Amino acid sequence: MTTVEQEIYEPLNIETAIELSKNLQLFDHDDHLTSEEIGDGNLNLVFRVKNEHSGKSVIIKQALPYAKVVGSSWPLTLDRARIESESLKRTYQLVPKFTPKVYFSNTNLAVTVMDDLSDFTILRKGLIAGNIYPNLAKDIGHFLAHTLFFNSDFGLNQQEKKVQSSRFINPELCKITEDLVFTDPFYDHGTNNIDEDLKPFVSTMLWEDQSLKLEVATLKKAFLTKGETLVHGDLHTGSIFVREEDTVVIDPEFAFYGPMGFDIGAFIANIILNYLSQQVHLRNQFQRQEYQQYLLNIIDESWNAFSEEFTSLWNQYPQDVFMNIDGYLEQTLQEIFKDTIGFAGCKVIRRMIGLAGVEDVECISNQADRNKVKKAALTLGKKLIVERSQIATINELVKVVSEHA
Ligand SMILES: Nc1ncnc2c1ncn2[C@@H]1O[C@H](COP(=O)(O)OP(=O)(O)O)[C@@H](O)[C@H]1O
Ligand SMILES: CSC[C@H]1O[C@H](OP(=O)(O)O)[C@H](O)[C@@H]1O
Repeated sequence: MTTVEQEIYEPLNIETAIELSKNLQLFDHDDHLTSEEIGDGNLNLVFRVKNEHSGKSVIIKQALPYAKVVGSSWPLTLDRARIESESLKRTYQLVPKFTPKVYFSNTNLAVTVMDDLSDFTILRKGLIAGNIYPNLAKDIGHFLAHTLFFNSDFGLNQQEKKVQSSRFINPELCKITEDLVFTDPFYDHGTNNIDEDLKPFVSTMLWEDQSLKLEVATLKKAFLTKGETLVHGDLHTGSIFVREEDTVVIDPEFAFYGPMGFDIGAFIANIILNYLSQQVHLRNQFQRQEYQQYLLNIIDESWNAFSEEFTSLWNQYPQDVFMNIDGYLEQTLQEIFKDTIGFAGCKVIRRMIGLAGVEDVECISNQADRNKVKKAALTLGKKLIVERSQIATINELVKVVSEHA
């Protein structure tokens, strides 16, 4: 049995999740509570504990000592729960509107208790359904500008940044990304998940292209070495909750001090994948064009919101004497932009042929249709990686994406 007092790790079940929330005094002892496990991600358990009478509810997320999607043959550190709760708390300090509040966390139990966002929708599902979220691009741009700026040497005391970065050393989760995003898809590796019909295409397009591999090596080096800021580390559309007017970012267990462009690239990559999948989901040409234009606008507006807000924070809260030197901001944004495009390319490719695909594409039941989308995505992903230096503006990026549907 998992108790707060003993602090001995054991995976929760629906009964012990209730018990834990009562022990934490989140509910009264005589409240009648229900509990269900609602986790649909690759790694963790997620319980919703609810008082059906009052409607009050909380989410208890618990790390398992292995990757849930594979099973106990893939052991995985419980420390990811500490990283996740510390990242959520830091992010709540910076952008409370866009972050669930953490009520309790415990390293030994590997649990984080937080706001229940059940009245929100996971963005990936909302986009597959063709919904419109008018504030999404602006909100994500704001979220990224504030989190990336205030955790970096540009916006945080530079000695404090070194101290903070030591709390987010996350080797096992980084290794997953190093392998699944930056290595395995570019080789005929056992973790890949490729339809037999696609293999010849993938082999020619990726595995035999040495110049592509040189560019991926450069991007992997950036991921390994550029400890610029505290990144979320896995900002795909399954890590974003949305309502008509609201946006909340969850699941930062991959957080670490990494490159500025990594989160923006992840977000854009997942918008691109939904964009390409709409070729099949929306058969009506008029509706498809309209929705795809909305998705292109998200790419454009989120980058613009990010760069405008980042510029404003740069001018208001500089931590480095060089930040008023002409050209330094522009050079910094240009470097972030180039990394963003390259990371987006890698993220697009990994979701098409690597372990852990995306529902937007995997839910296409017709194999030929699905593979057509995957080929378009692989072609575009490769282009983003190898041509990232030539794509100078967000308008140019949007144009390149629009040419691949
Ligand atoms: N705060 C929350 N409120 C409501 N549902 C949540 C919350 N956090 C997670 N969930 C549900 O659990 C699922 C998995 O959560 P996630 O944090 O992505 O887990 P994993 O780390 O395993 O990917 C989400 O897709 C969502 O359905
Ligand atoms: C074996 S982990 C695969 C994959 O899962 C993670 O995503 P999530 O926890 O949101 O489901 C992450 O993207 C990893 O690369």
